[in-house]
Amino acid sequence: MQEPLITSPVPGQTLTVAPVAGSLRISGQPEIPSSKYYTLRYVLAATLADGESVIYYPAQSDDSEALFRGCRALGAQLAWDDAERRVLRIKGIGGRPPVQGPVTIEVGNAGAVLRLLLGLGALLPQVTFETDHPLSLGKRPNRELLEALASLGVAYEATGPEGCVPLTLHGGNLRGGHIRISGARSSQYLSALLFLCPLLTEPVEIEVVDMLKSQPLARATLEVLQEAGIVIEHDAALRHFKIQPNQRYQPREYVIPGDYPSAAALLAAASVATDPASELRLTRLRPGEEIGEALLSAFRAMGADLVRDGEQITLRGGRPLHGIELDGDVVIDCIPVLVAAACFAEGRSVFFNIESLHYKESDRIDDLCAELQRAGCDVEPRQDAIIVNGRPEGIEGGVTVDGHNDHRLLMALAIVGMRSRHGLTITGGEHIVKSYPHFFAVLRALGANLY
Ligand SMILES: O=C(O)C1=C[C@@H](OP(=O)(O)O)[C@@H](O)[C@H](O)C1
Ligand SMILES: C=C(OP(=O)(O)O)C(=O)O
Repeated sequence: MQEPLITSPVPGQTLTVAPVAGSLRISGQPEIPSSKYYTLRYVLAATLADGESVIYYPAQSDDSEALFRGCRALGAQLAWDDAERRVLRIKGIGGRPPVQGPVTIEVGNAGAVLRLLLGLGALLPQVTFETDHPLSLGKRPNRELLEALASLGVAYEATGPEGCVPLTLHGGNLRGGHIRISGARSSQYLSALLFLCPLLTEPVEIEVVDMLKSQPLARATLEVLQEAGIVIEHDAALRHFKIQPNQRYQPREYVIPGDYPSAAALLAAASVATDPASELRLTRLRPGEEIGEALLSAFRAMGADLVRDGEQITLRGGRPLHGIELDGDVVIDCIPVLVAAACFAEGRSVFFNIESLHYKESDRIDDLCAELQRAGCDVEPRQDAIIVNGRPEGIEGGVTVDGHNDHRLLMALAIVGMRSRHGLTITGGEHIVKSYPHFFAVLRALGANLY
């Protein structure tokens, strides 16, 4: 009768990661969550389709709930086939929301859900986006996307100069034309336009005016749009896009694969275990996903003993790790847990090209480094990088650290706490529900001393 360890979003929850007697063994074969990235994209494609789509194994998290609320607000009908919520049927809106009056969507703390729905919300006469996470999502910028939508004819009122939530769009009758969009802070702005523009009645050209961040996620958007029958012409560098009007999303059956950023947290935990009998086995991790392959390469470069056999990945812990230099943009959501692993590697690690981490649920450069330093790690924040001087002997701990409203900081801090001599108390644990509500319970079942 163990489970809980925080599966509800009640504010102010604290947990403790305590040292274990003897060596730390992290072993087991946990089920991992379904992909957040593909749940979002397939559920949106199904929402826009003409007819019924079936989604197998959608992610179950706070972000998914925000997504489902948004799709219902657009007019889609969502129904579960089973009590375990493994099969979701979606009756789509055929590209045209059957909505006349104003609607409000509560987007929780889900940035990608907000941005992609901002694009599609432009099809509605009036939509307001609200968040019950004013200190996290409420501080994240949407300005570039709102300006791009304005060039299609959308009017908006937003909070502050950066276009924060709460915000309201007045859309409906959109024109086409040439859109310029920045990709420097987020790829989600571009993804939002790519979902929206095929539904317009005039052709659109999109120009990305600077260096697009998180390119694998823009490519995931293009891949899903293609599966849904949408045609988008673009160059290999993802700077120019041509989109023909009046396209139709096709209904489909979609199977959601496992989630690499969640897997990254478990792999990082097993890689810093000190007992050589540690063995973590994860399944449902599709080969060929750009982010997944880059993540495995990063662990291998650190010296982790990691083997892939089809969709199964086995990592044997209790091996020494060494520092790496990594262009972190490709695995942007995995950086906090890779930094946590690097804290126990021999030598120096440099995670560079990660400036966009300033604009996530927390400031994942400054906030993460501040908490890791408090815990006794040797980390240095830079504007676009994190530098880690590893301490294979372990760290001191014995303090309270805060998760800064950020699920990925919580995962990183829990991993670091496992290798501290005096444990760590972590506040704000409820934010884990954003992507991986069972993370702490799984980590405990694998061998960590959490309570
Ligand atoms: O498109 C997506 O699904 C996402 C894009 C990324 O954001 P940025 O493009 O802002 O880096 C990523 O961090 C986020 O978790 C999900
Ligand atoms: C940055 C993240 O999410 P989002 O941008 O969707 O809020 C994340 O899941 O790490």
